[in-house]
Amino acid sequence: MSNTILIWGAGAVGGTLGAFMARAGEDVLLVDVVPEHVEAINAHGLTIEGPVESFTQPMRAVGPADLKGQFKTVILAVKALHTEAATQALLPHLALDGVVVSAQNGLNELTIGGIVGAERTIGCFVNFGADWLGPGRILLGNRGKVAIGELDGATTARIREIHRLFSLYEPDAELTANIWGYLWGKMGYGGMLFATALTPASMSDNFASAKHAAVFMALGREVMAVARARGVTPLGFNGFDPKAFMPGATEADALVSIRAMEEHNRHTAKTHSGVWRDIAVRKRKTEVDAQFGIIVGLAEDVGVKVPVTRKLIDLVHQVETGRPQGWDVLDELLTSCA
Ligand SMILES: NC(=O)C1=CN([C@@H]2O[C@H](COP(=O)(O)OP(=O)(O)OC[C@H]3O[C@@H](n4cnc5c(N)ncnc54)[C@H](OP(=O)(O)O)[C@@H]3O)[C@@H](O)[C@H]2O)C=CC1
Ligand SMILES: CC(C)(CO)C(=O)C(=O)O
Repeated sequence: MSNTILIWGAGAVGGTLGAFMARAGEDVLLVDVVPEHVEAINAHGLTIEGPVESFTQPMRAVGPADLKGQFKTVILAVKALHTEAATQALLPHLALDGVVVSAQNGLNELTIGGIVGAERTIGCFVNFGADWLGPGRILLGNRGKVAIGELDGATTARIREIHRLFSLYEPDAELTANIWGYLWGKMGYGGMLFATALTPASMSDNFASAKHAAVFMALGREVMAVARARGVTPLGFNGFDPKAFMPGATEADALVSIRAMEEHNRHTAKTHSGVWRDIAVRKRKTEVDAQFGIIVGLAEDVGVKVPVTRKLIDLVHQVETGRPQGWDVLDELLTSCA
């Protein structure tokens, strides 16, 4: 059994985590489906650049078909729409006592757990900003909250070890007993990020638009209402304050959090979300259905109405399929806010 850490999906998030862990002396193997990226890493190492740190880390990378052996620690960092396929592909390589850690946005732990078993799934929340720039090159735009936790909140030996690994990247990484709280918090913030991807503007310029504050407020309130109805206590991070979007909170409370999210996103070299980048730069389908769209079914289960969320998903589909990103698209979302 290999103690090598497998990073499955070596893009912005997986590449960053892997490079820092390898630089700290861990044995890391990257797995990715982009042959040019794999070749560049093996030939020249993986370069992390930008305002946080710049270095080139010699590393090994393989395509999934060339991987051999079984591994105890797999960090999964593919986009949510690839979670199911990637988890099926990694399954034969996962040791019986191994774990898959989801370094992703969304509730991927549910999908992963359905394939490898919940007992082999570890929850993870990442909110740093990074972009895949090209083969062998990643921009690390800013630090952000990182948390790790067992799905049932237990403090186990294995979660302490995973926490140690993530601390090699982010010294302030938290070992939490409420990982679902962070994941649902990110669902709330994530919905707002999807809304910012409807326009060409940066995340912070979207959050700064007084005209559109009602959109961010409505999305935050809908997602937090679903989380609450499902018995989750959502947690805050980097400006996102779940309490500001809970029943009883005032508009002023929500505006304080929106300003704080604007401020957080003013201090990054990654000015736009990954979703925006998928649409505007990579010209590809986003994670909207797999990462965020699942809210609709989860809301129906508990009888919560999410009209603005539904409209957002529809508009993201429109910009994915040819409608130009523009403030008019966000204006249209605004009209769906009561
Ligand atoms: N980037 C960021 O700043 C942040 C991202 N996240 C989340 O992290 C997750 C990963 O995002 P990010 O790193 O940006 O994505 P990237 O697209 O940069 O990296 C994912 C990599 O995985 C590859 N891949 C796709 N399918 C497979 C597969 N089956 N097996 C192996 N590799 C595969 C992709 O190839 P291809 O490009 O061909 O699909 C790509 O190279 C997402 O859920 C995202 O929302 C969370 C916080 C911050
Ligand atoms: C904006 C960011 C990096 C969180 O800070 C993110 O999660 C995304 O791009 O999807």
